[in-house]
Amino acid sequence: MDSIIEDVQVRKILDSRGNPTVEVDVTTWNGFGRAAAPSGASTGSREVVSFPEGGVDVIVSEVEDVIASELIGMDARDINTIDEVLREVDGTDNLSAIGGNTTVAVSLAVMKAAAASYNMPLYKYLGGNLVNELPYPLGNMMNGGAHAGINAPDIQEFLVVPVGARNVVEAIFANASVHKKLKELIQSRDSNFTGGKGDEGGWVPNISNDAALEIQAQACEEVGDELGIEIRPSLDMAASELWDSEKQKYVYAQDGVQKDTGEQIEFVKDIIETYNMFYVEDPFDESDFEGFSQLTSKVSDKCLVCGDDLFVTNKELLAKGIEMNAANAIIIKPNQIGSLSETYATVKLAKENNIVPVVSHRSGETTDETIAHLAVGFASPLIKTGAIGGERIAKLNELVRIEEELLNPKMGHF
Ligand SMILES: C=C(OP(=O)(O)O)C(=O)O
Ligand SMILES: [Mg+2]
Repeated sequence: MDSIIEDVQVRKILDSRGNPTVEVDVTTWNGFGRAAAPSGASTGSREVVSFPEGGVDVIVSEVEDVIASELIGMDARDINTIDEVLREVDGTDNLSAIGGNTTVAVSLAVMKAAAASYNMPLYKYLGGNLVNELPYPLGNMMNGGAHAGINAPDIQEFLVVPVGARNVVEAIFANASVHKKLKELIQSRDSNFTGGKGDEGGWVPNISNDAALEIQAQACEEVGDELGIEIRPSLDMAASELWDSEKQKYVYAQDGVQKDTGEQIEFVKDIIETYNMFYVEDPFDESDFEGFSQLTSKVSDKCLVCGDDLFVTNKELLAKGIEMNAANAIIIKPNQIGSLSETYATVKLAKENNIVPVVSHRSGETTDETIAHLAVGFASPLIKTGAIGGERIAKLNELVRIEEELLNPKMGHF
């Protein structure tokens, strides 16, 4: 009774790029849940479609009533059935009729309303009373590629993980310190640097990929020494954005070089070894399971090789990756697959096969904090959600609050 859905409301709100997105309110007899959907810029081609033709306005004017009339009277706890109903309302495989951003925002708002109906925070409702592990933040320091402007490095994201941090507060301030240190290091190499930032709050320097890798490592070392904790560099190469299918080459425009798959494998392996990378995401094109597999077999003992565009949070693609030993980590972005229950199914399959799930933001975000709860509830040892900026710290500061609530909080394990 407490969790029977009484109302569903959809509104158009701004995302961090100034684009429209949806926010959904779900009201139950005894609770309330609100969730908003983010948007990608370097999206995987096998993601569900974010919005139908006509965009968010069509959702508000035409779809809201249809969803509300289906969901009112249902029990918000029954998320599997609710997600199936949303898929039936859409009627397409890729959710192109009402949009995966619509279904995911409804799905997450429903689950938050279910939790609130029983006075529970979402992380506890999902993970149970014994949940006590917090994720290490994978913080965005410098941006290139599709998240930055011209003259930026080709590599999309230069990230760091404070692997030696003893708690979330120490971890997020360590990342913020590295971010500050990098501003100084960029200024020392580029006197014209104006302090410009990319979509996720990382600096956008006008320097080569090599120079960016060098100062990333330097900043980790210097701040790590100052704070007395180990901080490791990491990357999201978003290599689908670099892959030229006609040339069959990865094109590094900033450096003026091109690499075939064999050269890319050696290049990435060399970066991992030279810089002691903790984590490398999407080092190959989204269709190249074989390239992933070759790299993973060479470096999986020392580095997480993570699939984002490769898996798009899709259980079937992950199953293929597991069979081919393509990766030892997977990015989890609920709006790539369109619902909480399907997201959970992918996380479960990953964990059963020792694949590290990394709950992640998108480059276009809102101040919605839900992924902080998903990371804790799913016991994901890493969360990728930026280091600074309002829409990024919304998640990080929520982790601080969650840490405070837990009885014996611990950092996650790999
Ligand atoms: C967060 C990312 O970017 P986007 O949201 O643009 O896919 C990413 O590629 O990991
Ligand atoms: Mg990525």
